[in-house]
Amino acid sequence: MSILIKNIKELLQIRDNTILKVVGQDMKILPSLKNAYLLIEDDTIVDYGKMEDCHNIKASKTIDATGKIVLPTWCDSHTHIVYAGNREQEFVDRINGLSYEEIANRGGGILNSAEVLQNTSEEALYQQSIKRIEQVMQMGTGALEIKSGYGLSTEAELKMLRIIKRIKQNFPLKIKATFLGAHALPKAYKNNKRGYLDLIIHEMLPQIAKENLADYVDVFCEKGYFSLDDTAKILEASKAFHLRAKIHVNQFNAFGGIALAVKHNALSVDHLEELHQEDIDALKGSNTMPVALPSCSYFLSIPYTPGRRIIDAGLPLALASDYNPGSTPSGNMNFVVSTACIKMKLTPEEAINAATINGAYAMGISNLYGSITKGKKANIIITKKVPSYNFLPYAFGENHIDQVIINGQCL
Ligand SMILES: N=CN[C@@H](CCC(=O)O)C(=O)O
Ligand SMILES: [Zn+2]
Repeated sequence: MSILIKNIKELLQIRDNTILKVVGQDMKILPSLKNAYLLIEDDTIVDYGKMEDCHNIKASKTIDATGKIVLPTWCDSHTHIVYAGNREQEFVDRINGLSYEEIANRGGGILNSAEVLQNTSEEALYQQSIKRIEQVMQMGTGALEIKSGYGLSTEAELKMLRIIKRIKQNFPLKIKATFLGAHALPKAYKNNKRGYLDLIIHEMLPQIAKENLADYVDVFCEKGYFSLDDTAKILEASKAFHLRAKIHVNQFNAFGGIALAVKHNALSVDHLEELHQEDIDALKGSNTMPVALPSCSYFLSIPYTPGRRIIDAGLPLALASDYNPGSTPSGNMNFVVSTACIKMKLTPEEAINAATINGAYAMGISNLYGSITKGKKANIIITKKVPSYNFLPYAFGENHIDQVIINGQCL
């Protein structure tokens, strides 16, 4: 099966296959081709170029993209999309004056979601989760990282990870699974942190590795959750199972978690709403991708990650949704890109780079995803007719997507 997309007003993010991430000043550049065509063969991008060079190309299906922009699908490198129920009551509690921290201290928050998930059958959890998967694909997400972390017992963490595996098998989008057993201290271990760390290290990790259920490991490194020392223990133990780290860090407090993550060669450090100069310095020269989650800042009314400072310091930046029931009940990457422009002062070029190629890097898949490159997977967004690509983040909250192609399949 081949698809020819022709008369493309502008084809964005064309790269050769040696570029795995875009860094600092280069993020301002979004290579593109006006009046272009794109050719897909099965699940792969095989050719693209100027319309004037599009001679005698035969395809089983032709799409006319006159007036439309074509770009790679979003690469959302940080989600908790597998969850049960919702936390709309906590949303109302916050409107009425309680803080996210106060709600968590009362046993709400992550522990609330864990209790609901433990009492939800595997099938019901799968059904709830795939509704969200279908939604985000329609909104242009073609690659997604999904974390466990609402189980907090061996059985329930495994349940979440098996569901992620089932999603991997049944949907065309690319999925990476991250084990986040250290998301919160479960009630049963309230006064026994050491016991829970032992459970993670000696029971959960070996079982997950045995069943090959995770690609990465995560820890919520934060005051009141897991300390630097706890985080180091888990990262150390994960090495034996070849699980690279993607860490929740600097969401509410900055206390050295980024330097620790970099020391352990983490693939990404995520959140960074609180950021000190030492954190920026620690990231310089590393292979660790800083990831901003602007929808979380929007929903919780906490500071936005200083993306401008990060990029201006010569670092790369990725954008992700953080889709979860507590701090970000939305997986809309179009909103993420808009919000990064509006609130973090990223240019549209920077935001699109951050949500495509750099998002792919933060999942370890930028060799095959995140740009229009011959040989990469055919994950494509075709927009409606728009004046230019600036219009996409500018006219926020509007659906600009006409069609999505994932792994060569038209949705
Ligand atoms: N901060 C930790 N984890 C999630 C929120 C978890 C929750 O509130 O359920 C986050 O990334 O924002
Ligand atoms: Zn998160």
